Amino acid sequence: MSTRIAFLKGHGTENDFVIVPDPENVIELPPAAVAALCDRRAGIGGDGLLHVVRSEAHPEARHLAAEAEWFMDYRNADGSIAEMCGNGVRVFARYLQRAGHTGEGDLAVATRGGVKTVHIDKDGGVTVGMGRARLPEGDVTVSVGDHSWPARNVNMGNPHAVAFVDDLADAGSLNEAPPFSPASAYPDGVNVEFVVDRGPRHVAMRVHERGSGETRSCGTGACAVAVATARRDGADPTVTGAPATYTVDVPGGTLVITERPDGEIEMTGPAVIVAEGELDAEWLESFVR
Ligand SMILES: N[C@@H](CCC[C@H](N)C(=O)O)C(=O)O
Repeated sequence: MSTRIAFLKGHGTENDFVIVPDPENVIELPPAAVAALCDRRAGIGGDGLLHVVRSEAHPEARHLAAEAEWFMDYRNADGSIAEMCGNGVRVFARYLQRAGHTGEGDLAVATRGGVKTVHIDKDGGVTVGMGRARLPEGDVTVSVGDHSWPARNVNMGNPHAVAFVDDLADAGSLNEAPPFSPASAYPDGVNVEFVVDRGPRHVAMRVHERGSGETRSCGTGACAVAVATARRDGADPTVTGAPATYTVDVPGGTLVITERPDGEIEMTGPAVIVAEGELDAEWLESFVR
C-alpha cells in the first residue's frame, strides 16, 4: 500500500490553493510536482500552492523563526516561486487555526516578502498587515491585442502593473500574459491588473497573475490597485494624515483595503477551507526527478 500525504483545498475570494502541511519540510516539491498538483484536470487544481512549514525547518525562513513560527512557502500554479500572496496568507492562517496551531487574534506568518501579521476576525473575515507599497518611477505600457494603456508600477513585495481601462472586457480573454514595455521593466515578470471605477473609493479589477494566468482574485494585486487608485485620486495618507479605504471588487468577491497614514496597508477578506484529503505519495513522487 502506498504512503499517503495530507492535503487541503482552500480559497480566498476564489483565488484557490492546494495546501500541503509539512511542518518539518520533508516533502519534496519541485516545480513539476507543484504544477501537477495545481493542474485542474490531472491534479487537485489551484491557482497556487501553500506549503506549510515551520520557519525553523526552512532555509529561506530560519532567520525569521524568532518572529514567526510558520513559513508560507508559496508557489504559483506553474511551480514558480513568488514573494507574497495576499489571498494565500489569509487561507494559510485559516488552515493554522483549523489545525489548532493558533486561536483567534494576531498571528505572525513568515513569507519571502517578510513577516506579515494576520488577524482572524470573529465574523469569519481575516485581516492582513500587507506592509507598505513601493511605487518605482518609470513609464510602463501594457497591451492586449490592439489596446494599450499606461500602467502604474506598484510593488507589494511582488511586482504589479496597474492599468485603468474603460471596460474590464477590454482586457480580452487574458489567456496570455499581457505584453509590457519597456521589456526591461520587469525582469522577473509581473502581475497585471485592469481597473474600472465603480463609485467613490470603489473599483473593480481583473488580473493576469505571473505564473498562474487569469485568476478570480489577487490580494497583493488588490492592494496595488487601491494604492494606484488613491494616487490617481490625489490621496496619499502619508501626506494628508487621513487613512484611505478602497473597496476592490474582483471576479471572485470583494476585498477591503486601507492605507494608513504611516503607509502600512491592511487588507480584509474571506478565507475558506473547502476540503481535506490524502495524496498518493507514489503519484507525487513520479514528478520528483
Ligand atoms: N494571488 C496572489 C499572488 C500570487 C503571486 C503572484 N502570482 C506572483 O507571481 O507575484 C495574491 O493573492 O496576492
